[in-house]
Amino acid sequence: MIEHTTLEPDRAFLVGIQDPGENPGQAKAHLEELIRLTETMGAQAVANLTAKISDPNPKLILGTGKADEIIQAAEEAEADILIIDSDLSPSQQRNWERLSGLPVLDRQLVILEIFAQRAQTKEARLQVDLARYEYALPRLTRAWTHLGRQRGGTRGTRGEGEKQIEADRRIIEARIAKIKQDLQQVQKQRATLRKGRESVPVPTAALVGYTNAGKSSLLKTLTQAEILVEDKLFATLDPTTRRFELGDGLAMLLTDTVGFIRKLPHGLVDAFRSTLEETTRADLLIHLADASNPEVIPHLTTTETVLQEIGATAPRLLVFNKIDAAPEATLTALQSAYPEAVCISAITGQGLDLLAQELKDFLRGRFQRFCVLLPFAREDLVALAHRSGVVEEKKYQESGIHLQGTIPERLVSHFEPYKISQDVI
Ligand SMILES: Nc1nc2c(ncn2[C@@H]2O[C@H](COP(=O)(O)OP(=O)(O)OP(=O)(O)O)[C@@H](O)[C@H]2O)c(=O)[nH]1
Ligand SMILES: [Mg+2]
Repeated sequence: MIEHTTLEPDRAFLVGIQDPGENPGQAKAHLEELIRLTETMGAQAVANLTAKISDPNPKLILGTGKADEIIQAAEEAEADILIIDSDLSPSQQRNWERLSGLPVLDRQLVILEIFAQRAQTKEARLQVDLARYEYALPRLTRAWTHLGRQRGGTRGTRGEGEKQIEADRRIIEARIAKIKQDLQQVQKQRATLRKGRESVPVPTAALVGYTNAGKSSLLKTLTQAEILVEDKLFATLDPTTRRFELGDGLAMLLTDTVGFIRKLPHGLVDAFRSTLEETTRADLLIHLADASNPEVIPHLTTTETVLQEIGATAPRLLVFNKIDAAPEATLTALQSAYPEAVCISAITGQGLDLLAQELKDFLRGRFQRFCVLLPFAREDLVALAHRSGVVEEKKYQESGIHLQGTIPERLVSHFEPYKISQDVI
């Protein structure tokens, strides 16, 4: 069996990628994220370089001049591995390896490696194995090239190598089939567990958000649970559910979930679909975002995109965390862009009373119907209604945007000036 990903604390040379349409600030933030991913994986990020994609070369994704520069810099840094912040096709990855003489990891492989190291339960291990085998399958040729090189790789062994690839492919396909079977079994057990829980009518909320937003910290603070909190990416891979007593006889089940990240490998989204099912079945999604991270807005978008991909449609409660560490100006800007959000700190406890109040309001069904005619300039209110309420009707008319649905009581004031029928607000 080919295991290409056994990683010692390697010296990694990182290649950040500035995609078309991205500014240098974004590229820098993405590079910082890649550094954190590399360190979470257990390698050392010794040097880096950011390349702009302007005239993409399909063989390497970058131009050959840039590639040479990268390889030379990696040599100077005495790097053992090269990490490229992009998804490489099997042949691109092979080309980079040939050119550099180093193992080359793309973003997907780094994330897969972290998941593999962190998976604890049987289900998470099966899911990660599935994603890894699916990643390896189209890359078998490359793996053989390595073996071939190790064995002396003469042309004479070519036929043998082809046979070897075929054999390996069959082994991997058989494993994939077996894992899928095992996963079905585990998922059945989970469904039984869930049924047991559903017979107790306790509403559920799932804590979702970008990795490192503080989801586990919040669950820990709210329920005094023993939960792993780490300043690493993907500390949590398995959903943990705890009961949260809100007072006044109200309670809800809170589920901590795996964090999201931009460009999450598709194999992982698919593999984790069942774990994330907890999210799609929740009555409420508490979307937690790290207000102290300069990339907080793109993080919100990434999380929303993944939620849509897995079909999570429950109402959202947006919560900005780490306000103790966020600059005042950022907080003001976030609050004005997202007036529905609750601002908290899971560490200092600031805002947790407000959060509890919001949850109680949600449980008590404090929603109101609205029917408004918005000026075209108030698309922000359309977005707000979509994020926090249920939009039943939206029509672009000559006189403005006609919008109708339900919204949490506390947000009604934003729509008040535009109401069109007296009795609905
Ligand atoms: N300053 C500050 N740090 C926080 C706060 N909440 C969490 N953190 C820190 O942020 C880091 C990540 O916290 P976690 O709770 O593990 O984050 P998570 O969202 O569960 O992360 P994943 O499981 O990786 O998706 C830890 O170092 C926490 O101590 C907060 O309110 N303020
Ligand atoms: Mg966590």
